[in-house]
Amino acid sequence: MLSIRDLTHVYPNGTRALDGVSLDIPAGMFGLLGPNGAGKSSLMRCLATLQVPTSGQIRFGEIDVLAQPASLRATLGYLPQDFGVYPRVSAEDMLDHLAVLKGIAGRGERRETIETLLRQVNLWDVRKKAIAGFSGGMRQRFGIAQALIGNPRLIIVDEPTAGLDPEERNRFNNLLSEIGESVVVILSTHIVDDVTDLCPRMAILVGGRIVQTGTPTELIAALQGHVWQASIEKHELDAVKKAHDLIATRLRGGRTVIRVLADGSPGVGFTPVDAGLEDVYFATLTRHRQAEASVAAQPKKAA
Ligand SMILES: Nc1ncnc2c1ncn2[C@@H]1O[C@H](COP(=O)(O)OP(=O)(O)OP(=O)(O)O)[C@@H](O)[C@H]1O
Repeated sequence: MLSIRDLTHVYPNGTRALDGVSLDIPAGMFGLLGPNGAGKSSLMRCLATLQVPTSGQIRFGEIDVLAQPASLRATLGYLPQDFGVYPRVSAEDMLDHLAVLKGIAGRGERRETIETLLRQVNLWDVRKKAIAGFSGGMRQRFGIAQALIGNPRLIIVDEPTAGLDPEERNRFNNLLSEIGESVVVILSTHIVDDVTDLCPRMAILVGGRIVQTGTPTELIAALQGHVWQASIEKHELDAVKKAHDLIATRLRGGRTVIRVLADGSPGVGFTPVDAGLEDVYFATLTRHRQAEASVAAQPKKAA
């Protein structure tokens, strides 16, 4: 179990990227959803001990992560949002180098580990090729192979499928789903479908705060009966926005299809629809923005 308590991170320029984040993350896949700038990477970097938070606590089982970062690193697999540099060395040599850094000293053990990993991520046939020449999907599969070296018990993957085509995304997600159930895997993403497909538990992070947490099934069930859909003309959109809690707009065949939140029928032309995780996500973002706007609109008390 990974336990995060009241984690706050303020960058030197004053940006409060994390603002009192508390979460309990059990073994299995955990989805952390949030829009750009929500603080996902900041949280992942704090958990991976690459950044010391301004305040708060992180525990992973017996390990006090902030006091014992080296103990956490020994059991951590991390796939960052962007590797940055892709070396001209082969996948096999690079994994060998990383396995040495992870403390696998025996040559035989390393060779065995690397072969298993390269076969697992389907890169065995291209093991002699330079990573610099790999496609985006191959790079991400290499990324997960390096994260799995040394059988980590905590695996953090930061927006791994952004920019992958649907086939590669599927392949990558299948790989993630094969990671053992006794391991904590945190998948940070802004792609709702990745969480729907993979994660029995999830949280939504917005503006550095956890605004929703639970199982996708529970969160969807709570919205059932409250999501309504209608097809409108584009010019009607402004009026609809003023009159209803709009959570999504999509163009379909030249018409604008909208989804709104309402306890009962919002009016003529609306039909009730099954809620999905995307509705949960957009409804959460909409409510958060409305709450922020109403706080901002309140008159400031005189000092
Ligand atoms: N090194 C830094 N110095 C100052 N501000 C930063 C730094 N890194 C991130 N931020 C800011 O902190 C906030 C959270 O950024 P972060 O990258 O953690 O979000 P994110 O959810 O991962 O977003 P994205 O999906 O765009 O990567 C943003 O406002 C960002 O501009």
